[in-house]
Amino acid sequence: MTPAPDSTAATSSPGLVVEAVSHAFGPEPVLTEVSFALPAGKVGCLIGPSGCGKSTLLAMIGGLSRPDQGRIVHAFVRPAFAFQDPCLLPWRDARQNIAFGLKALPMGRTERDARAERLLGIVGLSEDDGDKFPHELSGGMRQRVALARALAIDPDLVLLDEPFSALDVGLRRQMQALVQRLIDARGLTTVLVTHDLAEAVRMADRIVVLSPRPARVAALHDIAVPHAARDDGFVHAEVGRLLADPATARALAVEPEASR
Ligand SMILES: Nc1ncnc2c1ncn2[C@@H]1O[C@H](COP(=O)(O)OP(=O)(O)OP(=O)(O)O)[C@@H](O)[C@H]1O
Repeated sequence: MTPAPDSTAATSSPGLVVEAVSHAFGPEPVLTEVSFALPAGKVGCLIGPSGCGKSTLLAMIGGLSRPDQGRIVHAFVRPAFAFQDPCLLPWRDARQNIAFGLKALPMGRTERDARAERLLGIVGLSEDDGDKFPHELSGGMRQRVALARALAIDPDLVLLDEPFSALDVGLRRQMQALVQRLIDARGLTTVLVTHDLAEAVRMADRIVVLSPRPARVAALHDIAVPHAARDDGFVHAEVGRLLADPATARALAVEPEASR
């Protein structure tokens, strides 16, 4: 990751630029000249077939690894991750899990506890839930704790790797709406990895469609309609419109909508 010239001013940041990123694990190429940009404060979705390299690219955006070639430029300084597996510490209760990442910050115990308490409420958990250990929480509640833990560090970049895919449909919709509200309220630049085109249409400002491995950018789609106006009818119609694009349909291994 190459810091952009002004690495302190996330709010005036030009956003995220992925520039001709190529990567291989051993002899096997995973990413081939992947390029796209995402303006600050927007939600980008990476979508593509299983194993094409979405998580690899997300990890690079978060600074966890470096591409063999190309570069990733942004001025964000506090990236936060949330994954399909909430990865909670089983020996700590929900409140302590939320506060865990704050220990690395110069922040006293009282402030850490207050922030964790506030976040419990923000993600829709009760004070009693805060006392529970991960095995005492439902899958949806564990995902809420993971989300609160990600937000606790006051991130300027949120990286979500299929955080809803283990949840049933109703819960997934609830969590999508919650995440959308939280990132909208904070104007957080977000990159979401998903397999679900409807989820991408519901949440993204820009959809980056990746081809099968080694991933290239097969198509880019911008969705200008405000998130709050994306009802089921809109999502259904938009998914159809995107799948009518042969490059998108080919990458996602579905028949183009028009020829069905
Ligand atoms: N550290 C690693 N070492 C070797 N190969 C790896 C490593 N990480 C990922 N891979 C391989 O790179 C390819 C891309 O993996 P990645 O997890 O990025 O794909 P993905 O698109 O996120 O997949 P999925 O949608 O199934 O989660 C896969 O074939 C994977 O096995």
